[in-house]
Amino acid sequence: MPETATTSPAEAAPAAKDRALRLGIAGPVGTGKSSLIASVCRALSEELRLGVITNDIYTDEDARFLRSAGVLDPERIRPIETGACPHTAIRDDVTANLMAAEDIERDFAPLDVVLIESGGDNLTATFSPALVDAQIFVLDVAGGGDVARKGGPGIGRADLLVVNKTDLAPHVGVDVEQMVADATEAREGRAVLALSRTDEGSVSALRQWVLTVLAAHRAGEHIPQDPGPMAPHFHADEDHPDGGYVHSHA
Ligand SMILES: Nc1nc2c(ncn2[C@@H]2O[C@H](COP(=O)(O)OP(=O)(O)OP(=O)(O)O)[C@@H](O)[C@H]2O)c(=O)[nH]1
Repeated sequence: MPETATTSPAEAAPAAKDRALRLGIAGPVGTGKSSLIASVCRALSEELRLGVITNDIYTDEDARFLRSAGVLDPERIRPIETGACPHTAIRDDVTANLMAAEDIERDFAPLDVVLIESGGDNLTATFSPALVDAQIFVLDVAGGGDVARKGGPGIGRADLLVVNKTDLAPHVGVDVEQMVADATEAREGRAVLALSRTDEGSVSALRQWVLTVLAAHRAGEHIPQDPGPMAPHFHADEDHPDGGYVHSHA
């Protein structure tokens, strides 16, 4: 009998470790996702080959901001208009983002990291592991010191939680150390980084985190995590002796 060559789609596609690390950046509106991407590009564009994909509902505003910031060749920054809640593009139907990631990786091959920014959404919009290898969830101090302990899948299970704009903390009456401690507890010890674009040490810690995840990705040691369904989260309740209670869905 003649031998037939059979190549499954899994065999045909490059192993994840042989393509760029796809890093998702999610978080509520205005917490500083685009600015964080700009900081990563400034810190790493000389040593790594980077690409960026932005998701906005009806505009290409985030891509225009990053292009005008001059942090990367404008061609390496590609916008997607999701036309619906960003949740659809980053979690429920990743087709547009996957195609954009494959396109940019092919056009600028080889790339080291593709940063994918979600449109700002509430606490539930977290990336699917079908799209990204790792994800950062961004909160900011101006959203209130108690947001971190409210939980949700991004806060609970993203690879890194960033508490951003710490330079504003004194002006909005937030205790950064307490917010980081609450976040660390909500995340059962997973990584939390207090960040401000004005604090070089914190940007350098972010840079180091990206390099560490990239090294693990290349070594085939990084396993994408699914933030999955709702993590245990806090409900405020005035009648409760603790002011509320932690709740999880089966
Ligand atoms: N003080 C301070 N402001 C910051 C910092 N990072 C970002 N901002 C400001 O916060 C605002 C929102 O930042 P963006 O980076 O546009 O936030 P975003 O999360 O991408 O916003 P959306 O895409 O609209 O959800 C802008 O006015 C930024 O200049 C920071 O570290 N400190």
